[in-house]
Amino acid sequence: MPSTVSVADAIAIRSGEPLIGTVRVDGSKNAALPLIAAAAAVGRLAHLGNVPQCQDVRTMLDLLRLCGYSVARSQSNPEEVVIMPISRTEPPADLTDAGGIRASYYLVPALLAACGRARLPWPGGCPVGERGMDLHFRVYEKFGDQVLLDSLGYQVIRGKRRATDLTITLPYRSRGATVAAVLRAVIERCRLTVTQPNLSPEVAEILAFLREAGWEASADDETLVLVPLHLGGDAPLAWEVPGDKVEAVTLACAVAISRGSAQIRGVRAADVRPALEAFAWLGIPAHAGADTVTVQGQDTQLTGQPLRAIASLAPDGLDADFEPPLMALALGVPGVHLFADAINPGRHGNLVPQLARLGAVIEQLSATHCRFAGPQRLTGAAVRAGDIRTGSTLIVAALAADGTTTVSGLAQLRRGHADLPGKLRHLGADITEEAA
Ligand SMILES: CC(=O)N[C@H]1[C@@H](OP(=O)(O)OP(=O)(O)OC[C@H]2O[C@@H](n3ccc(=O)[nH]c3=O)[C@H](O)[C@@H]2O)O[C@H](CO)[C@@H](O)[C@@H]1O
Ligand SMILES: C=C(OP(=O)(O)O)C(=O)O
Repeated sequence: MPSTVSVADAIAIRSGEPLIGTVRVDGSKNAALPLIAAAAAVGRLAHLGNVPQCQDVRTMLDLLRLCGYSVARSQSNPEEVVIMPISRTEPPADLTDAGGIRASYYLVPALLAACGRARLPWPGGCPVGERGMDLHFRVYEKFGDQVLLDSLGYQVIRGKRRATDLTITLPYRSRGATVAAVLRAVIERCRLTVTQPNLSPEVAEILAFLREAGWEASADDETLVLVPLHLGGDAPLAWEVPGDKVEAVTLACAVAISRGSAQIRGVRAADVRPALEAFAWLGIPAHAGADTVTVQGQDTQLTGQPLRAIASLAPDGLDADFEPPLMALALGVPGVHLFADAINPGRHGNLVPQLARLGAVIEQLSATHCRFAGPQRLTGAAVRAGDIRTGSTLIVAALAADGTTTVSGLAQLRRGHADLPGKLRHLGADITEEAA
């Protein structure tokens, strides 16, 4: 597989032959980011494998260095990262780059452990509308911390009272706030119960990592429980970042839209189940084995059933980041389809107008809900990636659009994928780089 990371600002995609072959996904950005922060919070030497080389992960590792951690990428295998415990007791002076990623909020507990305070700019990441942090602040206040806000960012000051057993009830299943509560309990070394936790694979991965680090961690639909068990050890920890479920689903949509046939390796079946249920509903053969998704687009027998793809924080709900590539796929499929993402309320505002440039006719019922009738024939045009998933979805749509599509704004795409165009090229897609 080509490993060169494209630096062009735009790519040209010419639709054509069905995608065929075998490709391996990178490690998951959205699992790696909290795992990196968890490794820092645990305060032990940690070897993380399968760490993706996308921009947001690079930024996170750079931030960790600024926080005083020693962070090394293996020369022979750049996907292997070693994180050494902190040497700093003064808060870092400048964490401006934390404003470039959403996941910088995960660094708060590690900074509280080391310096007693964390001052960070408001998080950035995908410009997909207002995304709050009020639940994170409620979590820290529950632990007795003081939270100060200003126009530039927020500061959390560790409370003097030491908690031993806390229960936090979340009003809804925020992934970020669930991980914040868990990592805050880790540095407190206290027992924690979270009711209405987020139970996404990314949260389950943090719990599994913490079990390795000596915690008892369990979760069911209602409650997450974390109990310090054997925390005395300081042996190095080793953990593999799981394969990127969103990259896998995006590639699966690309293969299906081209009526191709491919194996997508390196992803767990359970992590992609809600998306593959949508494939089955539409009549596109795709199944997941132990670590491989197989798509047999040439055997597609469209059912004509309308797809409802509603992003959800519920256990086993449709991950918000699955919704955009499924939209590209459903545009070519008969039925009147309903799509919604109220979790990232600005996503449709980025994506739908760009799909319209390719000729898609999509009725925006609201800022977060839309409906359209398929099948629709798209035509190549110049489009722009306003966020990671808009970028990847436009590439998928382009594979079924007549002629050539140019996708610009690739810096967004590269925040979440080290080289998605390279993976598609490996399956036979005609994608070339365009000069900026
Ligand atoms: C880096 C990362 O992993 N990003 C993911 C994370 O984003 P994000 O951090 O936004 O996700 P959360 O699950 O924490 O938040 C869910 C919703 O609640 C809102 N909210 C959350 C916390 C809070 O204190 N106040 C508040 O208003 C968010 O703006 C969002 O609308 O989960 C989303 C799905 O859940 C994914 O689509 C994002 O890719
Ligand atoms: C929304 C996303 O990322 P972030 O929350 O980091 O902006 C994403 O991964 O699609």
